[in-house]
Amino acid sequence: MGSYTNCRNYAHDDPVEELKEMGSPLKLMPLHATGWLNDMKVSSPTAISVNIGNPGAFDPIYRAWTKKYPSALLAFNQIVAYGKGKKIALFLDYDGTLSPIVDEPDNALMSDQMREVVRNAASHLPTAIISGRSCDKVFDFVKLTELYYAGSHGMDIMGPVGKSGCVNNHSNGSNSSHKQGKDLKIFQPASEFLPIINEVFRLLVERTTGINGALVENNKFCVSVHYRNVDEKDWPLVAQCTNDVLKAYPHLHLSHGRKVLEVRPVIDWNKGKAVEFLLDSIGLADCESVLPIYIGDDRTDEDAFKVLREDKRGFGIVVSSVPKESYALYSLVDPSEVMDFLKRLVKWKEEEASRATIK
Ligand SMILES: O=P(O)(O)OC[C@H]1O[C@H](O[C@H]2O[C@H](CO)[C@@H](O)[C@H](O)[C@H]2O)[C@H](O)[C@@H](O)[C@@H]1O
Repeated sequence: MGSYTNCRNYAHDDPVEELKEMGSPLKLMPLHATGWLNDMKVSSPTAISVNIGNPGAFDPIYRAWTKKYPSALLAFNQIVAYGKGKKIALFLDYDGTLSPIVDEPDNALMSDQMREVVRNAASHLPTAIISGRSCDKVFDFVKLTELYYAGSHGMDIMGPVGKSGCVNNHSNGSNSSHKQGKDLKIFQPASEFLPIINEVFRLLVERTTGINGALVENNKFCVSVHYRNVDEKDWPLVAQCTNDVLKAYPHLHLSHGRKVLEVRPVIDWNKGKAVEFLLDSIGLADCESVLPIYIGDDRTDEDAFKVLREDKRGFGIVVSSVPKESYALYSLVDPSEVMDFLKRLVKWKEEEASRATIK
């Protein structure tokens, strides 16, 4: 790796400093922080329309942004050059990456076409889904048994049995029988928080009942308080109710997602740690021979982008139709571009394999 980090044009030598200035997307909000509302607005920008077929019609601000975060499709040859002779490990966020953002979380279905593309990718490259949703929920959407899954922002990890290195080599690991219909190895570093999370979920449901459009989702080791369908004038009510409930729970913190407040245990664990854990557990921790690529759209994905970037072992691709600061190196506009990128990756992998056979 190494050389690609130089292709970014940061105003600061240290991108971390730049992010701090912009309002780091990685920081968990302290419970009594002022500015929750501001953060709710910042994390919910209005999408601009991007005309891919006609670069001249690009919004100039977006165009400038892609100079800093080049399109992973346009920079495809550069990306595969980094992967030449290496094993690529794929990490995919779910909402906003594999499925488009929709008003109702339960309706965030993945298309059959996307499922086939992910299945195909997983047959060539070790592939994991890393989501804020609970493992069960995200598996219900993805329905592919051959993948690794890390739900609850990486706090609920499970993977297929029988691959080299098992995900339960660590504490808190155990065997579990899951609806995938076979034994799975699981790792749940926040298992002791389960009763608190359930309690807080019930309280948040109770407290937000009167707020039109508010929705509280139980994601096993986290709770999501959605305000996408809440009138903006009532957003302060959502922030207030959440704050009131969390006051009594100093071991829970809050982070921001796309029109959602994410309530999480304060443990030092996130999507970045989950990526490191999975790489380690499945025998892919060697930076020289493995290139991890993480594709995601959310603030919580930044933890994973950051880990890959700082370790110089791989990189992130941020999915966004609006300019935003990120630890990712490349960008894609939306899930349909993610699908195109995965297809190209598979094609490249197949060609690489056939070239190796001919030699
Ligand atoms: O890590 P992810 O897989 O991206 O999950 C993050 C949250 O995604 C879901 O919420 C988001 O998508 C919904 C469906 O498109 C949308 O309605 C909502 O406004 C978004 O925030 C999911 O419902 C949450 O539980 C996840 O934490």
